[in-house]
Amino acid sequence: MATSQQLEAIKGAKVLMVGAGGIGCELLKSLALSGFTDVHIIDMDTIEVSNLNRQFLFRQSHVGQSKARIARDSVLRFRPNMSITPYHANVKDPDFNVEFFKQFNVVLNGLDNLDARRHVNRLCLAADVPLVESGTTGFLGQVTVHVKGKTECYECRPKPAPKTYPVCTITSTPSKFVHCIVWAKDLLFAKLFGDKTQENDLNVRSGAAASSSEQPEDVFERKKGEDVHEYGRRIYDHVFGYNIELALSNEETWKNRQRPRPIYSKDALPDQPAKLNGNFELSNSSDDPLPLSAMAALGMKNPQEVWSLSENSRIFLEALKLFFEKREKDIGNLSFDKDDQLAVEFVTTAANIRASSFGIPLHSLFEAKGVAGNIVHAVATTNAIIAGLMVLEAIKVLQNDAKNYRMTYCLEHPSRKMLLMPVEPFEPDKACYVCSETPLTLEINTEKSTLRDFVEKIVKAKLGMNLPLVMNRSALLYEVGDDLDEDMVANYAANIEKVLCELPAPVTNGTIVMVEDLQQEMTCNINIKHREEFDEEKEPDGMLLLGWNQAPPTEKDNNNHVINGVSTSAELPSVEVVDDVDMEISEVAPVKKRKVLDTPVDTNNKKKVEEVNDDDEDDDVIMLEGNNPEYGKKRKLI
Ligand SMILES: Nc1ncnc2c1ncn2[C@@H]1O[C@H](COP(=O)(O)OP(=O)(O)OP(=O)(O)O)[C@@H](O)[C@H]1O
Ligand SMILES: [Zn+2]
Repeated sequence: MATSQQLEAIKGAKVLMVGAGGIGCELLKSLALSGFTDVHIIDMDTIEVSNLNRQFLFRQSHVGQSKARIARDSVLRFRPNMSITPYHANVKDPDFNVEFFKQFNVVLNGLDNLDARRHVNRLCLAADVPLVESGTTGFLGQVTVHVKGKTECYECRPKPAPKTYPVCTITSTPSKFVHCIVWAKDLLFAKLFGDKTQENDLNVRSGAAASSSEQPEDVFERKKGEDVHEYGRRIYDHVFGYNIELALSNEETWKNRQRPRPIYSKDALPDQPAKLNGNFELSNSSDDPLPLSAMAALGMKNPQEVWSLSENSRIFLEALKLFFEKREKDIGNLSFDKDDQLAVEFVTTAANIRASSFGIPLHSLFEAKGVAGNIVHAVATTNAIIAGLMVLEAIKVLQNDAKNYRMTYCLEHPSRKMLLMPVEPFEPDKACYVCSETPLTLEINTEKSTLRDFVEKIVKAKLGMNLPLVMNRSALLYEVGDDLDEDMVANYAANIEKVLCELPAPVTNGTIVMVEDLQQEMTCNINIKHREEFDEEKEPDGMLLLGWNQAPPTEKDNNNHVINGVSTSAELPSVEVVDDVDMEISEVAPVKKRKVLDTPVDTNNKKKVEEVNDDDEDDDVIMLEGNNPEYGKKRKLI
C-alpha cells in the first residue's frame, strides 16, 4: 500500500514516457493503476502484428496505427479520468527540446536502442529532470535511476560495443555460421539491393574484367535487357564460384585452414534450366495479402527445416528474381530488415550456400533469422517486472528519496533466492564527458582527414550528437539547422569537404575544438593530437578518440553483427554476474567487484551501504562492473 505522501507525490506528478512498446505498455498500465494522472507518451512507431503477443494494450484491429495513441485509448477505457497525451513522433525531433523536457517531474524510458537512450539522457541532464531507464532481453532486465549530480548518468558507464568482425574473416575466411550471415546481410544483400554509393568489400570484378586494364565493370549491375534468371545465375556463379576460386588462388591463406569449395549453379542445380527456378504465380500474385515469399512460391512451408544446398540455391535464385520482378522500386534503398520475409529468405539461403562452401553446418530459416535479426525472444513477464520496478523508482524520485534509489537487475535464475538484485546507484563519474563535461582527446591525421570525417565518425557516431555545431576558438566551422542563411549553408558545405589543417581556422596539433549540440544543450571540448598512421584493422575510422569508452563487444554470437561499424540495437546492462549457479548477464570488462547481500527489493529499504574488503567470502554474489576506477569500491547492502 502506498503511504499518503507517496499518493500525494503520484497525484501531483507530470510524467513523460518514451517508448510504448513491450516495456511501455506494461509501464503505462502500472502508472495508471498506481494513481498517476498526467502522463505524456512519445513513440514513433505503429503497431505490428508481431507486437500483439506481449504489447497487450494493442489488438489486431490496431495494426498500422500509432502505438502512443492506441496505448492512450486503451488505458483511458479503464482510467477515463487520466490525462494521457500521445505524440506519434521520434524523441529526437527538435520539438522535444530542453524546454519541453523541463515541464516533467520524471522521465521514464522504455526504449530499444542506445541512440535514443543517449539522446534522452542528455535532455534530462540539460533540463535537470530525473530519468528512470530500463531495458530487457529475454529473462534479463534492469532498471536504473539517473538524477543529475546525485547518481551516474546513463552514459557514465561504457556500454558493450556491438560485436564486430574483421573484414577478412567475413570476406575470405569465415569459420562460423554468423560470419556467413554477416557476409550475406551486410555485403551481398547491401550490394544488390542497398544504397549503390556505399562502400562494399565484395569483389566486383569478374574473371574477364579482372584481366583487362579497362575500367572494371561492376558484375553486380544487371545489364540492360538481361534476363532476370540469367542475371541470378551470373550473380550466383560470381559470388559462390568465381570469388571462391579467386580466394583459393592465394595459397598463403589456406596453409592452416580448410580450403573452401567453389559452388556453381550448374552443380548445385544440375537438372534445372535457368528459367525453372520457381513459379511465383502460384502464391505471389500481386493482390495476394501474404508477404512476398520465395519459399512459398517453391512450395516450401517449414521455416524450421534445414534445407539442402540445392533447396537453398533454388530459394536464393527465386528470392533474387522476386526482388527484381516484384520489388524493383525498392532496389537501391533497402537495408536488411528482419521483418521483411523475402530479405530473410535471401540472406538465409545466401549464408547457407556460403556455409556449404566453407564446410560450416547449414541452418534453418528460423535460426538464421534469429542470428541475422539479433533476435532474443521477448518475455512479457520480464517487461512487467521491469515496468513495476520503474514505477517504484519513479515514486522515490518524486519524493526526492535519494538514499533509497536502487538500480535493480532482473536475473534469469534466482541467486541465493533472489531473482531481483538491487544495488545502490553510483555517483556521477567525474571523467564522464556527458555529465561532467570532461574534455576528450582525438588522435587524427589533420593533414588527411576532412571535417566531414570528423563530424560523421566522431561527433555523430561516437558522441551521439544530433544537431552538431563545431567551433575552433571563435570561428564557427560547421553547424546544422533549419534557420541558416544561404551564405552560411554555402560556407559550411565548403568547409565540410576540407582537410582539417586547411580549414579557415586550421585544426592542427594542439587545437581545442569545441563541439556542441544545440538540441541536447551539450558541449564537449576535444583536444586534437596530430598522428600520421593508423592501423586499418584496429582503428578502421583512421582516428582514435581517447576518454570515450566503449566496453568490449559482447561475445554471444547472436548479438549485433557489424563489420567494423556501429549498430544501434538494444543493449543489456554493462554488468556481468558471476555466481555458483550458472547465470548469464551480458558481459563487459571484468574489473571490479561489488557485493550484494540476500536483500530482496524493498522500496522502504532504510539499510545503509558500507565498504567491504576485497577478500570477502566467496559465496556472496559478485558483480563485475565496468572498467572505471570509480567503480572499484566494493559495497555491501546490509
Ligand atoms: N527515437 C525514438 N523515438 C520514439 N520512440 C522510439 C524511438 N526509438 C525507439 N522507440 C520506440 O521504443 C519502443 C521499444 O519497444 P520494444 O523494445 O518493445 O520494440 P518493438 O519495436 O515494439 O518490438 P520488437 O523490436 O521486438 O519488434 C518501440 O515502440 C519504438 O517505436
Ligand atoms: Zn555521466
